Amino acid sequence: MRSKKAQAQARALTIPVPHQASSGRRERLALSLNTLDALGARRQLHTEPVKDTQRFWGMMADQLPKTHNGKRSFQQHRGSRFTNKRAQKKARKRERDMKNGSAEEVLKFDVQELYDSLNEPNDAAVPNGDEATLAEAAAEESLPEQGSEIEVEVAELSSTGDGLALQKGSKRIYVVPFTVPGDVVKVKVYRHLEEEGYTVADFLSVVKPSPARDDSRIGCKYFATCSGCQFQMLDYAEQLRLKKRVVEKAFRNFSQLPPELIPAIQDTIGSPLQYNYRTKLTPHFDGPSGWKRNKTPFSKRPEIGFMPKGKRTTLDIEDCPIGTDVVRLGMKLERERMEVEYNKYTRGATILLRESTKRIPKDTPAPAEVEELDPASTVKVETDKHIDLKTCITDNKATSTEYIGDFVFHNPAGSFFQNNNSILPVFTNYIRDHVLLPPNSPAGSSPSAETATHTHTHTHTDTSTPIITPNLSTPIKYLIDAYSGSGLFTITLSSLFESSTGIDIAEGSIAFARRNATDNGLPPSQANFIAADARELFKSIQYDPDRTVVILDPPRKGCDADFLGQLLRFGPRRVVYVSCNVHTQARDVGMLVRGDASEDVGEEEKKFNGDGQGKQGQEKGENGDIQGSRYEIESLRGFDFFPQTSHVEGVAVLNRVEAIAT
Ligand SMILES: C[S@@+](CC[C@H](N)C(=O)[O-])C[C@H]1O[C@@H](n2cnc3c(N)ncnc32)[C@H](O)[C@@H]1O
Repeated sequence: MRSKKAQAQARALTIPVPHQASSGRRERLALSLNTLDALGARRQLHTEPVKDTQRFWGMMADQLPKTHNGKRSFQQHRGSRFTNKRAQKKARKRERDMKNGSAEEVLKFDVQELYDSLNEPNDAAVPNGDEATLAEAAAEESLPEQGSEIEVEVAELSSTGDGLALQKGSKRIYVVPFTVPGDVVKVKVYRHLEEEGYTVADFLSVVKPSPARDDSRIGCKYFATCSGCQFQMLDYAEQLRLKKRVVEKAFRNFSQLPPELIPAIQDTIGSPLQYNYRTKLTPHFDGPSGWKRNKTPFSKRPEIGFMPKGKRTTLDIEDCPIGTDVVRLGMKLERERMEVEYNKYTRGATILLRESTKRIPKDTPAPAEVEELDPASTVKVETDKHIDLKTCITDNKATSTEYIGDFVFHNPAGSFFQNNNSILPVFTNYIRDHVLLPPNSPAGSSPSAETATHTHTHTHTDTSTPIITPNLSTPIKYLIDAYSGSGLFTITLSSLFESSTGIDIAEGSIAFARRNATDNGLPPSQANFIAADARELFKSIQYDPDRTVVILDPPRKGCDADFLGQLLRFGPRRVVYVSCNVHTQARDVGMLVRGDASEDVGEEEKKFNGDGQGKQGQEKGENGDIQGSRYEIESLRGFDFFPQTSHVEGVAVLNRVEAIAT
């Protein structure tokens, strides 16, 4: 009989009971880096993108099994990844669970995946298809007391940057920060999470380092206490490799696409600066104890810094080496100010530290401020062409200025702007190189080389065989910059387009986008900005979709399904999706590739017929022609905007599937 607790746990997670580990599996528990690489390799996606979409969809249609009603089912095809219905159901449940791509969701998924890989599907070992849970399986063994110190070996790295470790002879997974695969470490058991089925532990010390670890690389004395960085002990090339794997896993696990539709992930592009790169930091301090009741001010300077890992307190930090020189200087000055002004505060606050640059060309006479600059608050950076005077802004409402190559961007200091200036020229050049169709595609020439007349049609031949026939020789000449902020993409790319439109919900950012367009010499006819929710975009857009590329750069939670549905109906020729959360990006890209923005991922069968007929229930026009598009992925890769941390910025380039013929 299962206990009530075990039954509740069984309901919480559905994972086959691991039963007897084979000797092979036991070997895997003795984890070496080689073994881990092999595990990674086994899971990696090694498929080349299919260039000829017509051929691809035809091929898919041939390969897909037919359902009872004679239609070919995407889900059934997808099922070939899984050994049986139970595994399929389990995977579907996981995907459904991914809502906002939070660290908790990703960690939960990674724990389950490691658990599965250590207990390979062995149907014979699960009698009568009975299912039990990770929590239940772990409940069968006695777990160490909370607070006790144990030794564990790190088997895997979660995409959250946490090590996933095992104690010898146990199947329980311990989540241990600041560790890498192959490390044997001493940890303090913090909490057994019953429902999630894993244990959170505090890192104490390294017993035997992984070959990948070299602690002499650590550049901050607060590393392994502060929650900000995870990878300082790793070689930078290894950090980039790990981030590539994060992108791979995100698309494998959260896009709901079969491997054939996911191209091999390209290498992560590194940051020119690996320390001293953050142009914005936001240390904070908590209120005096009992501040809500007493409203009495501090009696001494509070601790100012960042959250320690796993605790809701503040770690007093006097310096953060990933900040730029002037941001670090700003941190020092703010702490000095607080030494004097602490008694003005009765509650906690976040301090803004934002770099701002005043650029002075060398071919003009140097203004007095260059001569008179105060080195106590200004950092001077000299290049061949100009002198940059850098200061640190602490007022959210002040204006910060930043240069990317020769482009200048002003921004409300407290609003969003990318935080690593050193990678921005590399990044914006990459987007510039990929925003238009590739040169070898029928329309991959520059807009000025255009000769073809636009003949975008959604032609219908018969009700069962819709054919979308765009004018393939039409070059792209319009840009939509959705979630534009203060105009980063519109402005750096505008010379490629006849007209660009940016949209952002933040009115302040749009006001600055307009100013930035003017300051960079763009007339309003070339760069237009709308302050509105992205869902309003397609109400006013007049661009021809065959000639339009859409850049998406939403916040971490990704795009909403309504907006994606509108995007599919508009059907731009190309989409470049930039994201600071590759998990929600994978979810959204999956929707674009399936041509379905409905959120109910438990109903995949209803959404897609792999026979090239479009999804069931897809909107049709008066003549029965399909009103929505779907996309194929041209390329996927990460950019390392945040070295030493586990974050990765994803860039996905997609093309509309041009013609579907059977
Ligand atoms: C990751 S930032 C990208 C900004 C810009 N592309 C850049 O790189 O500077 C996301 C932007 O989305 C905007 N945003 C958030 N929700 C939005 C919505 N529903 N509609 C339009 N914009 C939104 C935010 O104001 C923010 O500027």
